Amino acid sequence: MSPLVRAAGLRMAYGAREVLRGVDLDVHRGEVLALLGPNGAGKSTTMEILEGLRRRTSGTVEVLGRDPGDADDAWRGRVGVVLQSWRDHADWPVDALLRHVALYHDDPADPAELTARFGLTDFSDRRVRELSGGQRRRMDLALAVAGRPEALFLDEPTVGLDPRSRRAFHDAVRSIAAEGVAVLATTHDMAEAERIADRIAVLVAGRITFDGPGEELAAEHGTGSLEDAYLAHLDSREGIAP
Ligand SMILES: Nc1ncnc2c1ncn2[C@@H]1O[C@H](COP(=O)(O)OP(=O)(O)OP(=O)(O)O)[C@@H](O)[C@H]1O
Repeated sequence: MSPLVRAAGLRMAYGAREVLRGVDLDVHRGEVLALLGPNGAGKSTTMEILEGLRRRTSGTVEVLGRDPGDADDAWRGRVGVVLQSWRDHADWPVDALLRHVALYHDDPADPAELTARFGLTDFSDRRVRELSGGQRRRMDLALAVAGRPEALFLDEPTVGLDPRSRRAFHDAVRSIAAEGVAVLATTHDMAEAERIADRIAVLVAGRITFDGPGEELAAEHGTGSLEDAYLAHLDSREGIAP
């Protein structure tokens, strides 16, 4: 089965600074891939290129069979995105915004179902700017899946969420994947990666230095915890030319 999300030899430079030096990754239908890497490794840059929000320097990128760089509105409707920060629609009530967004999709999810699924029922007439950070994140996810996407990109989606909301968010991501969606999520939270991801990919110095199940990374470094294994992996890569 061909992957729904694929990057091969992806390179990206901001001016003279080369950030991505040949990134290879793929995400299949129904799979959650967690993209890990230190601050500044290029995770958001990778995500933005896959989302069609940023142009790459070179390499192959395919999402749902299209190059995101020249994709159209129909393609956008099949891709869900939760950005790191997004501050639009501050004056819209949650429910009205979900119903409005549904109008732009051919086969939208039921806004009332989304409100219930993401624990927004109690806040549905509240304006977006009146939501707490965690409530806002849940609304972001509801908006991202409003069009029943086939690929979903989550950039550090649970920063600032309390433990219960975080758990609910993880369960929601798993259930979205179980419906056949390919999910790519960045995170610095190893417990989160363990909980949601089928596979992890580690981005260091512009390349993927590990790609496989978390247990494999742990086994490679003889450690029980993913966090210890991840840190040992990063240590083993230190000194590799950035
Ligand atoms: N618009 C830009 N112009 C120039 N350099 C940029 C730009 N955006 C990001 N960078 C640089 O590219 C590198 C990768 O940034 P990116 O945001 O992709 O990293 P990240 O892995 O998502 O980091 P974090 O974990 O801190 O969110 C960093 O060195 C950053 O300073």
